[in-house]
Amino acid sequence: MQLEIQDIHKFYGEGENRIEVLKGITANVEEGRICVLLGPSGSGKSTLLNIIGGIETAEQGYIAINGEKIEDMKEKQLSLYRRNHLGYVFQFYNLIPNLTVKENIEVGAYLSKKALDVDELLHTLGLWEHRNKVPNQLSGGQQQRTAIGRAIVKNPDVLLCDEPTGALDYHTSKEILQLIEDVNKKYGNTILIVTHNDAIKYMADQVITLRDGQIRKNYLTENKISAKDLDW
Ligand SMILES: Nc1ncnc2c1ncn2[C@@H]1O[C@H](COP(=O)(O)OP(=O)(O)OP(=O)(O)O)[C@@H](O)[C@H]1O
Repeated sequence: MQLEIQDIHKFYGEGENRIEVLKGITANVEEGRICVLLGPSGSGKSTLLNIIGGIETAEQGYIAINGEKIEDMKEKQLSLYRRNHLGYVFQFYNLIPNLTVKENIEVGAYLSKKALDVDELLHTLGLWEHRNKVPNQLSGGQQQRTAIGRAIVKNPDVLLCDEPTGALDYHTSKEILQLIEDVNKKYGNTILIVTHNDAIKYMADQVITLRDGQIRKNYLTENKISAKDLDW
């Protein structure tokens, strides 16, 4: 699975207030890579992730997974594309409050043809003993583990993570990054992580830096380190 981002332009607002927030973004991410997307606030990181995720549309350019272009898709195909190819992890978890950990993860498996075994995944996530709790009985890190479980259970080709550690303390952030790394090793999903935290680039295979809606740098790392050895 290859993710192709081709000449993406995105505008917000109307008339005089119309601004171009993505000004021709082109990049490729090869299968199985961890790619970190960095850049200052307002540089367009989340917008790009949402366009890759089929949540927002671009005025120009296209996203393709294995040569299949999102811009050509009608609403029904788009929801199939999201269902078959994508998992999403957000900063604030977005779990369903009255469902247990296990049920929240099962929601992610719903309708998937290649879902992972939920019990095995609960063990991988370190959530087995918490499986019958509801989200407000969990710590932030446990809630984010659950959210990762919900995104990964359908074994998506691409896992999109928008500030996955943004609401977590240092140690919990490192645990979550290790989990993302473990998932990448175990299941081989391509992973895109949007973050403000510059240190996270050291665990990446590829780093893309945005500034003011344009790519400033796009490079493959040579000596990536394990998430457990990150420091900031
Ligand atoms: N729905 C919207 N309507 C109008 N402008 C928007 C909208 N969403 C984002 N923007 C603008 O687009 C630009 C890029 O926003 P985006 O959220 O993609 O940046 P970001 O790099 O993810 O920032 P942050 O790190 O603060 O989350 C910003 O100038 C923002 O104000």
